[in-house]
Amino acid sequence: MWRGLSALVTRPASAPLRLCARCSTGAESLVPGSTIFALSSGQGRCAIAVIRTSGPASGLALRSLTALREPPPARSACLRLLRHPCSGEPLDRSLVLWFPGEGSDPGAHGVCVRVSVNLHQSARVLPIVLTMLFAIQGPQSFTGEDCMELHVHGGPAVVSGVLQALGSVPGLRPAKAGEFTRRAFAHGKLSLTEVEGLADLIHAETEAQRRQALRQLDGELSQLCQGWAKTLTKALAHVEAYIDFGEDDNLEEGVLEQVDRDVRALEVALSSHLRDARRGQRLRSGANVVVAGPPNAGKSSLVNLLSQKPVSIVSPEPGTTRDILETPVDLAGFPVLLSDTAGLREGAGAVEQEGVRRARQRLEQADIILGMLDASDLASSSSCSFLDTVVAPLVAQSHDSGRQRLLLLLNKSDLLSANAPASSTALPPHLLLSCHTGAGMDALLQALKTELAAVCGDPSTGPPLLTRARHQYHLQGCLDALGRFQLTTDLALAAEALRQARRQLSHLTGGGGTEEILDLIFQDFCVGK
Ligand SMILES: Nc1nc2c(ncn2[C@@H]2O[C@H](COP(=O)(O)OP(=O)(O)OP(=O)(O)O)[C@@H](O)[C@H]2O)c(=O)[nH]1
Ligand SMILES: [Mg+2]
Repeated sequence: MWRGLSALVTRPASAPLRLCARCSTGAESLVPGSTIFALSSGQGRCAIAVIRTSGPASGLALRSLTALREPPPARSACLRLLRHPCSGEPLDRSLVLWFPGEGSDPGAHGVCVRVSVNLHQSARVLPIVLTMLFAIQGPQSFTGEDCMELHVHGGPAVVSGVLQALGSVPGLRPAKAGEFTRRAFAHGKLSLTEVEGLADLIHAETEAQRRQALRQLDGELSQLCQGWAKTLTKALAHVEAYIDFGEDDNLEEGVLEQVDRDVRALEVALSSHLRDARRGQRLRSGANVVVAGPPNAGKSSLVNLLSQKPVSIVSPEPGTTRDILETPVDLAGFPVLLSDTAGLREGAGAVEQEGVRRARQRLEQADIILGMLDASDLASSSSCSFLDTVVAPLVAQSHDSGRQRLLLLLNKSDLLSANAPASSTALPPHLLLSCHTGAGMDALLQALKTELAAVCGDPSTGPPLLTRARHQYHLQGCLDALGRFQLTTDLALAAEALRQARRQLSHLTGGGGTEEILDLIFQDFCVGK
């Protein structure tokens, strides 16, 4: 092994560059002979389209299309005329970028290293030499393999011509969905939670989702889990040492007490993250916001206004909305599933009663309820009934739990006469609103933003959120195993509990069942990512 490494670092500075698939190094060992290419930017006509390759034949592809004898300097763009490798037909003027992968010839990006290491020195010197080499190579490519990017003009004929040209280069094939990221994971460039963060970033539709995904991609959750896994490994090592060497055998005093303290601290940290778990999931899949109230209060008008599209029919006839109508919206930067519901009243026909039943059921699942009344009709029986049966219990609940789930809105403020009191002190705290004039909408959006930040968590601050049910499941599994550790007095069982706890965490840091999880995540990716 040392001999092989020595040969790698002693290549003469003048040795020719190895460009073709057959003589390229390193990455073939992972996926033999496989170099992938794909359009990485979106489909359709655009100014610039990005096409990229990953794999050992990337250099050959670059040489074939650009007629460059050597790849350009690593990670800097150069302008080249692309030609079809078979017909020589010009395809486009393109920016070409070259990202050498791990194990790629350092000379390929303009740096030559000549180091002689003999077998006696090798063990001591090689780690230093390799560190130097990686420092010289700088950041690697996204996948860890040789990669090329072509920034071409985004016309459909240019894009299909370049893709076809790449397909004609030996050793290249079109990428499958998510294959670039899968390779990055396989080369250890991304952890599992970072891959999830990347998938979330691609799918992020609101500002809050983007912030959260970026933090996960930056590895915050991964680092947190790795820190916890380290604590568990240390605790396990100490318990096993105690089992092997016993009390009398020179073991530091208080080893088990320290393990106990560490495990308790870990339990506290895990419990606090689990308490927040639903918030991260809401941030990823959207908070449930339900608009409810008596018939004709203006619920559908508000849903249409907030979603800025005609989701629901609006009419002066009470009982217009009969079923739940859902629409995903971006409210103050947070993802929301907004539901319009049937007006709550007794004694209507069978169809409307079914709508009322569904509305009540939806209220149970709501993260935030926008309770709406007609400000000019507060004395009506349906308004009073809504106040008694929905608003009052929710207000009482919020006093008990300290969490506000209801925003009470008095709509149609434009119908109130100028000298009528602006609000009623007999009512719980509320906002005055007019869907017709837009008065009060800014205050409503501000209040919603505050409530949504409480319900989804603020992705700009605080610890990283658990955005998937999978995260919650394994952290709970880890916590349960730590509970078993605390309960047992048998050291062998205690060690086993720590091992189980560590196994649960390994599902988040990588390891155990990773392939199945990756399959699920990569379903979310598109080709070229
Ligand atoms: N003056 C005034 N009228 C409004 C306002 N908001 C809604 N309306 C009117 O009130 C009527 C009922 O509005 P909708 O939005 O259909 O009310 P809803 O609560 O969805 O009614 P149901 O579906 O029947 O329960 C319509 O004629 C709207 O134009 C407002 O702010 N001011
Ligand atoms: Mg309606």
